[in-house]
Amino acid sequence: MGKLFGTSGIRMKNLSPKIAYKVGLAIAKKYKNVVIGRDTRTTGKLIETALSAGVLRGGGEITTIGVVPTPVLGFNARNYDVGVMITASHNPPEYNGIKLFNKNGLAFNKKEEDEIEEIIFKKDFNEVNWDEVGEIWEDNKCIKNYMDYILEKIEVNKKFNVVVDCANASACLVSPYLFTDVGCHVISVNSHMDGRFIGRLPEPNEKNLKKTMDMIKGLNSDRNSYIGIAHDGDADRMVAIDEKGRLADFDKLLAAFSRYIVEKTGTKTIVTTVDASMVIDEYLKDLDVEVKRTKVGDVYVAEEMIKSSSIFGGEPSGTWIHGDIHLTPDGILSGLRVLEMLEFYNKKLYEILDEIPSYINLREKIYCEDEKKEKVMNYVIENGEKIFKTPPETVDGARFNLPNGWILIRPSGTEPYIRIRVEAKNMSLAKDLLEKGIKLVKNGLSLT
Ligand SMILES: N[C@@H]1[C@@H](O)[C@H](O)[C@@H](COP(=O)(O)O)O[C@@H]1O
Ligand SMILES: [Mg+2]
Repeated sequence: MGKLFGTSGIRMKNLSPKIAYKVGLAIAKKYKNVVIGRDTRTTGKLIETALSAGVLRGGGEITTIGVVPTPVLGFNARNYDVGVMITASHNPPEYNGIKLFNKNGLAFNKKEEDEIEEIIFKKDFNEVNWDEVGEIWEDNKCIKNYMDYILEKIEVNKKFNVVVDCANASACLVSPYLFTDVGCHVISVNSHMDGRFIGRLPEPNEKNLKKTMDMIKGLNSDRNSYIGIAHDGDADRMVAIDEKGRLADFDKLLAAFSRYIVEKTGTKTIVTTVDASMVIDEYLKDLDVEVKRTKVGDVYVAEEMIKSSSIFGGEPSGTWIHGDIHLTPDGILSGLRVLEMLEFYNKKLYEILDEIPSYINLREKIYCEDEKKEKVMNYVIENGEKIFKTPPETVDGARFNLPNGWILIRPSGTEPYIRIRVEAKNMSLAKDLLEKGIKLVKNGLSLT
């Protein structure tokens, strides 16, 4: 077995129940009381059952909370020794995954994941006898506990019109209700649960959200009143659609929201990842705040937030963490907070976004099997300097910083791709960087 954990826990096509069983055994070796939630995928019960069998065989006790968004699992993990979320987040339906949370609602860091991995690889399991096997308890109150808590913390006075797109996923159980409870007029779409994600694929991108964007354009043909909030398959992410029916640029939205948080709370540090736009630094430059950057992945963001006492950290993927509430990325809370921001500035979303400067942003992903990623990246790191005429920064993958732009080439930790992200102040530089980046990766791939 190769390495199990990636950017966001274990994630695989046709994830095998055998792996889940071993993860369960390994968890029980270290933790006693385990809470388990899952997303809507067709394999959710299969994986949960296998993992639960492992936990019980290993001597643990289980509380199952059924189908929930990841933030609900993370929020409730505080009452247990460990939280297990069975989800493949934004990946297509044939994937599933296992993401672990500690009792602070913080995703497992590399060290914690390595401990589990080591137990699995060394087969260092405990197996209990019939008279020591624990129970599986059910708790149906977790969603309510979460919603009550969030409602106490959110204050929206204006009556917003919101289209909530739940991706046929577990957000269906929470998002439309919470937006209604804070006083919004809600139209929910893709809001019946379906493990095949029949309405749209779970990644909240331009292609998958086209119908929802068109719907908002139609609703707003005479007045710009509806905005859209869309989630991924486990609702730890949120993207917004502005009143003109455009998918809000991920980096601009992050920049706008970061500015709002600094202005509202006075926080001295905002955390983001190495793949985020330079627009964030520029848009906050007149404020007394430092922008810190980490490797891609919500756990790195959360850890840096703790280290630098920051209350907000976000990634351009739409994975945002609101540290004053909890440390699990939360797309539902992020959507509600976007409304608080609109109320604070008393502006439309498109007005706020249109004030933020734009650079040229290009993104590409090149298919690369997981086993080949390391070799390709070594090739990129060794050969990139000649091509980009500057040594790479290697916080995550290889980032080459030039005077008027940058290129980041990194292996996705959740999908079989090498991601390339380019940002530049003019199109010709952007295209040139992207072309060179693609060639470099393809050359690396041809040698594997
Ligand atoms: N929770 C994580 C995010 O933190 C991360 O940004 C995203 C993309 O990761 P990658 O680019 O490694 O596929 O995956 C998950 O959604
Ligand atoms: Mg997710």
